[in-house]
Amino acid sequence: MIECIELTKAYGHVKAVDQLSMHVEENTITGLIGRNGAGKTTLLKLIAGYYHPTSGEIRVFGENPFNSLKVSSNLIFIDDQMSWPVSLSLEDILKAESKFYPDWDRGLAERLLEYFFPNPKQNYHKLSKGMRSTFNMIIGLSSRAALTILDEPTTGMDSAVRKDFYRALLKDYLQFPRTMILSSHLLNETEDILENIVLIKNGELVLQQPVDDLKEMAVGLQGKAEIVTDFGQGRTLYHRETFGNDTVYAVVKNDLSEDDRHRAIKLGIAVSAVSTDDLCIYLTDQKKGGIDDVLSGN
Ligand SMILES: Nc1ncnc2c1ncn2[C@@H]1O[C@H](COP(=O)(O)OP(=O)(O)OP(=O)(O)O)[C@@H](O)[C@H]1O
Repeated sequence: MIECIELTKAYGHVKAVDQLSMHVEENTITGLIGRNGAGKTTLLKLIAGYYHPTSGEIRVFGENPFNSLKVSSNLIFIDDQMSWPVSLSLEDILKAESKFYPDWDRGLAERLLEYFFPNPKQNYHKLSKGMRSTFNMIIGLSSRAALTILDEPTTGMDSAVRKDFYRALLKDYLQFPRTMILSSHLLNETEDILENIVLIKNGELVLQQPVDDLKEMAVGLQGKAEIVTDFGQGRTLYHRETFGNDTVYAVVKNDLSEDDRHRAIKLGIAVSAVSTDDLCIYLTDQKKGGIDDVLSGN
C-alpha cells in the first residue's frame, strides 16, 4: 500500500525525513511513533501527497502520491489543523464531508455524533481541543477511506474518550478492514490496536516491526554494577542507568538463553520485561543525559 525508499524531505537545512525506507501493508493498522520533531507529520504529509520529496521515492497505491487523483480520492488525513467555515454546525460539516468519500457511512457518522455531541447544531469553532479531536475522529472513521491517516488523533481527549475512540476504531476496522496509520508520541495506549510499528528519530527509521516482536525485543537487568556490566559484555545495550553507588539497570537485546537467565538469577541479577513504551524512549534517546542532570546543574 505504501512504500518509501530512501525518502528525504528537507526544510532548508533541516532534514525532517532523512533517507527513510519503510513500507505499510494493505489492511493493517500501523503506529508511527517518535518524539517531538521526529518527523512524523512530515512523513505523513509526504504519504498523503501534500509535499514533494526532496529526494528518494514514495509509492502509495502504486503511484507517486503528489498530485495523484487516485491517492487523494482514497485517502483521508486527520489532524488538529482541520478547519471549516464558521457558519457550519457539526452536522452540516458531516453532511459536507460525506460528499467527498464514496464509502462514507452516514449511519455511523450520525450515531457517533449523537453519542459524543448531545447538540449536533453546535459550532465547531466553539469546541474544546479534545472535542475537536473527537469530532475529527468521527470524520476519519465515517469516511471509511481505504487509507486513513490519523496524525496524533487523541490530542486533548480525556482518558474516557480516548478509550471510546480506540474501541470504536478497532471495532470499525475489524468490520471494514482498511489501511490505517496513527501517529503518536507514546505506544502504551495504542499498542493493543496496532499491528505494526514504525519508530523514527530525527527523520530516520529506527525500526519497523510487528508490535508483538517489540514486546519481546528487550530485557531489563538490574543488580550490582560490576556483575551486570560483566554479564552484559558482548550484548547489544539499549539503555543503562545507575542508582545510588552500586546498582545498575541495563536494557539489552533479549537474546538470553534459558541458561543465561538461570546464570543471571544465580548472580543476583533481577531480569524483567521492558514495556514497549520505555523501549521506544530508550531507542530514541538523544543521549544528552536525563532531566535529573539539568535540575542538578550537571
Ligand atoms: N514548515 C516547516 N518549515 C521548517 N521546518 C519545519 C517545518 N515543519 C516541520 N519542520 C521541522 O521538521 C522537523 C520535523 O517536524 P515534524 O512536524 O514533521 O515532526 P513531528 O514528529 O510531527 O513533531 P511533533 O510530535 O512535535 O508534532 C522539526 O525539526 C521541525 O522543526
